[in-house]
Amino acid sequence: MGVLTLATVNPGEAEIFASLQGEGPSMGRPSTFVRLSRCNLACRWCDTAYTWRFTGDNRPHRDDLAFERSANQLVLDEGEVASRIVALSPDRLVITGGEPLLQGAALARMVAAVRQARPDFHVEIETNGSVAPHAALDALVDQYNVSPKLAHSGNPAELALIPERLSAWAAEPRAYFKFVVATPADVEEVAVLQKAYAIPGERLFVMPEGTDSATLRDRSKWLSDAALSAGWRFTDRLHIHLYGDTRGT
Ligand SMILES: C[S@@+](CC[C@H](N)C(=O)[O-])C[C@H]1O[C@@H](n2cnc3c(N)ncnc32)[C@H](O)[C@@H]1O
Ligand SMILES: Nc1nc2[nH]cc(C(=O)O)c2c(=O)[nH]1
Ligand code: SF4
Ligand SMILES: [Mg+2]
Repeated sequence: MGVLTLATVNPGEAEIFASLQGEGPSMGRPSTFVRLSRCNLACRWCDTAYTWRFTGDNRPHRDDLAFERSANQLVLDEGEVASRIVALSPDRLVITGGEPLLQGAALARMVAAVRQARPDFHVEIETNGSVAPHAALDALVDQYNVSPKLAHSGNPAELALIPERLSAWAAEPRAYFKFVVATPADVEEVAVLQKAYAIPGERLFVMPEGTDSATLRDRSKWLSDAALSAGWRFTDRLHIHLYGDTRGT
């Protein structure tokens, strides 16, 4: 066994919690969440920038000293993470971050330990879609919620939209796309990507950008219409309405 690097709710307290899945195809399902630390991208509007912005600037920080000193992350044994997950009651696991696929091999061992204790566990991964899943992890995953980042995220397309990865996710029946949309111009970008990669409408969600109910409601008005006319699915962000933009919910 090795270690995983997790985000924290409070200093010293790993971000492992039970909540309703707030987004995407499993919205409303009771789930246990584990939030890992670090990301390879740097979205302008990231709602969990504390998982990767360790020195106050807006670039993913690869400075190991800054990372180790951050009160926002905690290194835990994989078996310990698995024990804390199985101690909570939901029979579904959502692995998020940060970008969880950066810790693929360790995650595979952690998920295997969860399955050993609770063979019925459903496992979904929230990913930005730019990192290939580790093969041992991929064998244990039921669902990927893939959120490729559009131009408004501020990430260079060559880092965020990797053609080989997008083709692979489009061909993967376990993968649901979940595009974050802030303006009608973003809708056009989604349409271009759908066409380029032949993403089935059944596996394509659009979700409003926002970390408060008023913003989500405003954007939902035109975004739900756009989804209806394009044949896409729409997802709200249930957790924001229920709990606000709060860590560990
Ligand atoms: C924090 S990310 C972690 C997983 C992975 N890094 C990713 O981006 O998919 C979890 C989800 O929240 C979404 N998200 C982050 N900030 C958001 C915001 N301000 N408004 C709407 N969705 C947001 C991401 O697009 C992703 O679908
Ligand atoms: N309740 C709840 N649902 C979520 N779905 C995806 C989340 C994430 O941050 O990846 C998330 C989250 O942070 N909370
Ligand atoms: S890819 Fe995900 S975790 Fe990384 S900056 Fe973007 S929204 Fe945040
Ligand atoms: Mg979230």
